[in-house]
Amino acid sequence: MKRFERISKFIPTIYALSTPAGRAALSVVRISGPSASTVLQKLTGKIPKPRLASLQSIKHPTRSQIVDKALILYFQQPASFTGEDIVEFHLHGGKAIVKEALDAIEQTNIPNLRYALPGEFSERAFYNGKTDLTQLEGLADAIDAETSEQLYSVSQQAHGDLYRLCFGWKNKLVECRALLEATIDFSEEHDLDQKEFEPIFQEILDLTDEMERHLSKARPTEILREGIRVAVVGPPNAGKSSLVNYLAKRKVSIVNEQPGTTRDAIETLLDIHGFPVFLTDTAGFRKGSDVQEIESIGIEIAKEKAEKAHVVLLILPSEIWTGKSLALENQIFELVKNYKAKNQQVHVLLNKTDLVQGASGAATMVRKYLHQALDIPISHVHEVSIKNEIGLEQALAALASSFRIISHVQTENNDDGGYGWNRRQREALKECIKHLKMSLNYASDVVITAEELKLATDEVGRITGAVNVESLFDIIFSRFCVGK
Ligand SMILES: Nc1nc2c(c(=O)[nH]1)N(C=O)[C@@H](CNc1ccc(C(=O)N[C@@H](CCC(=O)O)C(=O)O)cc1)CN2
Repeated sequence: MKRFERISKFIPTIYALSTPAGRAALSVVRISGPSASTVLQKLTGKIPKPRLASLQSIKHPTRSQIVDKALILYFQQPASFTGEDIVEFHLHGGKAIVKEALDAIEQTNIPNLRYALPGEFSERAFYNGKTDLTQLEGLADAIDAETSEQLYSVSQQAHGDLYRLCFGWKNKLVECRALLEATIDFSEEHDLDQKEFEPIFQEILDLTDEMERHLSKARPTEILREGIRVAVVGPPNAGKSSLVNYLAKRKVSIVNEQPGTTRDAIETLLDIHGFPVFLTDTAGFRKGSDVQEIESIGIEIAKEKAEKAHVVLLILPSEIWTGKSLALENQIFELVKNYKAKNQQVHVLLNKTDLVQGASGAATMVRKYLHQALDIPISHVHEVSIKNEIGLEQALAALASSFRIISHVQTENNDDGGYGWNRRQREALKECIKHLKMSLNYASDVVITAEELKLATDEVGRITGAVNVESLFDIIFSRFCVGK
């Protein structure tokens, strides 16, 4: 149906509530399409100057009552979000107001006017060349973002930097191919030698280098989209639950909580220094014949969660880290060793400093031990009293530094000009580079070079949606709400 509409130029005018339903300060109803201004004329009696806000009464066409006195915006095509005529009603956000405004639009009885499908405004923006696939993906991720780092990681996509980069590459590739084919034709007629092709090969080589540079500094966006997994581990009564409670109640906002059964791991999604963090509070690691079966199930879950975590946060109570018997907790250190092998970041909280005389001396010893035996950086070992809320802010700041490394977040210190790329985009870029290398591999046969250049161009087209976009549409637009 939608396809048919596009092809036949039978373009319906669509409308939708673009803000969440329910009581609010404001609600925005958007209309896009060839009849948008006719709807406006029927409901307010006038068409204001484009892009200039004006306060007008919206009259219901059959009841002849005023639905709302609202701010009206009119965008004349093509200078609008969709590239079509757009009318926006910035209404008071009442349930009945919105319902009646939508009803008023419907009751104008203008032909080819219907409620919009999810993502349909964005789809029109795409087909009218107002946006590309990377900007749509970036926008979808930006709208889904719940923390600041999630948001900024997709900025370059949402704001068109990635699109402009790819657009430039596409133009260069097309130029190379045109030049190559012209040179092939010319050389056949004039019997020229290979030398004529050298500048073109050089251009392809330079472009390949540039793409490889971008790929190597690409910041994968899916780590932040999915969240950083932190497993809180340690022996029973080390203070694991207290830490989770502290985080949840004071310094970080809980976005979501999924409690399991008593002995299951509890996962909490937190915002720590702008990073979305899945904190898993695991049952205490304890092994031995006296362990109840139910508890050992908890231990299994704990291990599993810890193995999948990006960061392991080991909490040790003072009994352990001040004692002479560090070896006592052998199995915990064994576990940490395993993690280290898997390239996990480990942070250690030396808890219950409030119970320890001369804590910093003991802590220094432990730091040394952890550093020498397990290669845990000195800066990853923190003295804290969770109960008295001491040292936790510094520990969180240190954790955030690890999050920054794990998620390749851009900071003032490491701004290498790298962009946020999602997996789909990176895969296409890799394929493109592969074809460019092939094109140079077959340098002896310039016809194959031209073919590989074409395939490389298609891959760049896949990134921006110029090629093979249909197969991705359902995935992309289903992520948008109605009205977007
Ligand atoms: N009220 C309102 N706020 C909104 C939107 C909207 O549609 N309506 N947006 C919707 O997502 C976002 C803004 N995005 C927009 C993108 C392009 C154009 C636009 O008019 N583009 C024209 C002119 C560009 C210009 O003047 O610089 C164009 O591309 O030709 C408008 C909004 C967020 N805020």
